Amino acid sequence: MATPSPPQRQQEEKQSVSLSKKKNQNRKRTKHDPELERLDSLPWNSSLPNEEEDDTFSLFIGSGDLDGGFLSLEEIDESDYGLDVPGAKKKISNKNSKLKKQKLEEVTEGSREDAEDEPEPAEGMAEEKNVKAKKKKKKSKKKKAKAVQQEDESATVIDSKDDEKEQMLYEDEAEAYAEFYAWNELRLHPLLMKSISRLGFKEPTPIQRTCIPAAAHQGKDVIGAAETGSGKTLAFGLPIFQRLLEEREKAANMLEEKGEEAGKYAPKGVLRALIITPTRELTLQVTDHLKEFAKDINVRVVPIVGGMSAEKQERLLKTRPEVIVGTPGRLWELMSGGEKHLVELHSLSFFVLDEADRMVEAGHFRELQSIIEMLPMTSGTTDGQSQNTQNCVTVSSLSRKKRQTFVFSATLALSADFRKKLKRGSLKSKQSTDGLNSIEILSERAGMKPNAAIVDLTNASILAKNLEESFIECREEDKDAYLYYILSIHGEGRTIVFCTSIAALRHISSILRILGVNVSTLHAQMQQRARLKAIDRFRANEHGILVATDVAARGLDIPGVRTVVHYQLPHSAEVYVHRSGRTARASSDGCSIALISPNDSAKFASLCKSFAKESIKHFPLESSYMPEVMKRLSLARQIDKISRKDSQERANKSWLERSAESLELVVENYDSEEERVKKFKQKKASSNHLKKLQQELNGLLSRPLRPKTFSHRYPTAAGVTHLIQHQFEELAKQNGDDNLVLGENKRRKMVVIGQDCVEPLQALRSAGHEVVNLMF
Ligand SMILES: Nc1ncnc2c1ncn2[C@@H]1O[C@H](COP(=O)(O)OP(=O)(O)OP(=O)(O)O)[C@@H](O)[C@H]1O
Repeated sequence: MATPSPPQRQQEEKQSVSLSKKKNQNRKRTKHDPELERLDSLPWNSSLPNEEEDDTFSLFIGSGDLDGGFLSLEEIDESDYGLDVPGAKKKISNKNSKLKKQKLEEVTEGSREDAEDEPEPAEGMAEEKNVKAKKKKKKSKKKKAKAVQQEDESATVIDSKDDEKEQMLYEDEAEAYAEFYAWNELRLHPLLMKSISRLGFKEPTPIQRTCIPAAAHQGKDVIGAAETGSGKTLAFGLPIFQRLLEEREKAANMLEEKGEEAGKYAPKGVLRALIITPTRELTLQVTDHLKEFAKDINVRVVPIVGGMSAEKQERLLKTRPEVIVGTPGRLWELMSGGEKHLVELHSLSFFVLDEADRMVEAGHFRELQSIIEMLPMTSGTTDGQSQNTQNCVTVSSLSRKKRQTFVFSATLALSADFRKKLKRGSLKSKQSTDGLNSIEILSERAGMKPNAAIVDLTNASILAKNLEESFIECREEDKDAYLYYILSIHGEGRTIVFCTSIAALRHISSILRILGVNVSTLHAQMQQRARLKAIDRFRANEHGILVATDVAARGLDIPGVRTVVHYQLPHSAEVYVHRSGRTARASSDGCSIALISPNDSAKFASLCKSFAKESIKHFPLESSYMPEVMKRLSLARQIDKISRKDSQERANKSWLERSAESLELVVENYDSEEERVKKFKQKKASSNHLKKLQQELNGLLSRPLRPKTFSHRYPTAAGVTHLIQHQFEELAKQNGDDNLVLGENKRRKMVVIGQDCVEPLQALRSAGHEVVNLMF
């Protein structure tokens, strides 16, 4: 082995000093280094290169930035997954030295070859020639050795720079990955960890922390309940991906080691996971969420929903996706029609019911039951089932035996003896379709095992903990006014307004549009395309307003929904939870406002009782705005009434009349001349009236909404409302800060007092103690 030249040694020493300095700095950052301690305690640790010999490795394991570790070293080999993680750098360095060594060997080899190629000299001349040749060889050897040395020296300089760069990279990466150490305990595949870090999910949510080990590592079935927006999709999604990845690895290993067929361990082109959700929107959302992970691991996730064109559906199914997310209606339609990919269920490893209670509630029990009956038994197969799976390509007994069932929802009530019932198998025979039992029945029929993990993280109130609830007491006919008040005074952030009936939805969306409030609507009678467009429009507008029925209550995950308004109360406490759960999702907060008329009070009281609520806040209102609100609303209602009457009349005209009118043909009219003149005059008067109302309303809408006592010059004592006072305080604080930073000469921004500045949650919080708590 070539001994390093003095400058090289100096360089190396310098390098080692600088690295060990850095190392020490890193050490100082953490008093306690559990990863290092753990490695120290391992029996193979002594065989590892020591810190002086291999700085790269020791820096990686010893870095305080990796406290708790990203993934423990004995569990993974990052290079297997093509991950650019710190440990991989060690190999790069080794590779460099290998290259150097190879080059050196080439040189020695080369001089040996040179010597061998030399022709045999003639006697006499031989000695002289030999001496010459030896000299020449010596010279060329020296030359080459010098070249190597130079190359080596420059390589050392480059190496040292590279090492420093690498060093910095390790630290950056270690820092970046260290942020995700909380996921370590879940022992997820590195490729999944890569997606998690890409999405910036710093730690698993409680439902993920509890369900993933049971589902992914113990192979258990899971019934999971946790508040809205708590990350349930990944609680069942990650175990699915984990298992598919593990199987793939096993297949690759078996193929390499024993030459065994890969399909036996990781079946290809067959359905592996079937996820059922109650609505089309939810299906598409779950699909998108899972795709974020699937794209890194080459797993196909496809949605199957009603309203999708047959061609598109066919195209999607032709790709033979491993994971299908769908609604029960369309899935059953295709399955009962014998769709090939959907009836080849022999390798199905996961059956998931998301928002399970809603599916049963929405009358999907029969379709679900039929789908479940098509699933092969988890152990053994009945005659009926073998018929359904007669087209099997690869029947993996491994997958069949191990099918896991996951049932998830935010509101899931199970009977106390559910597990016992599962053990006895007493649910199988029941035909009950009532909400509560049907979930238990479906779970068991789907093959839920008695040792299933039941994870219920809902607290007594079930509502998201970052949700602030409030209500406004008003007359039924004043609900529109208060809704308009909320949307115009507190128009910040996205708002969803929930109605129970489509008629109410149509009414308020029409009034709000006349009042110049831009709203999107969403209800079950809309075409699928229009529904998706409405969601997209809402998603695209930071301050968007969506007026929706309970079709949007479950699962819709739209970031930045700050407020949920219950214009009408829902029929059940569960739906109230799901509606309110459209805000305050993941770690963000939000507020809900229920509009309660005298007719609603009994229902509202029992709702609060069922969530064990002792008090609920009044939403703070500034009554000084109400006269202006009422004025605008009265005009809007009149305009709405006339417009509705007109459209009703138009709709009532027969098809013949309308067609004739459009062709300018005269249709026989049996009205007398007098009647016709009268009708014409009425129509004209109504149209003039409509124009006048519209003009008056436009005049009002052209100015900002103002409190009655608002003075253009300065607010009088009576006009200083909570809201305005709060805004003055904020303004004063802001000016103070600005003056500090920019001095007195800064130009001030014009602020409209009392307008659109405070979102409902802020108004609710700043009202603080002034709000009366109402006890039921
Ligand atoms: N570990 C995590 N850290 C941060 N955000 C997360 C995490 N897991 C999921 N999320 C995000 O939280 C949001 C809510 O997740 P998800 O839709 O799965 O909630 P959910 O419990 O199913 O809600 P719902 O009951 O309303 O359907 C999503 O935007 C998701 O991307």
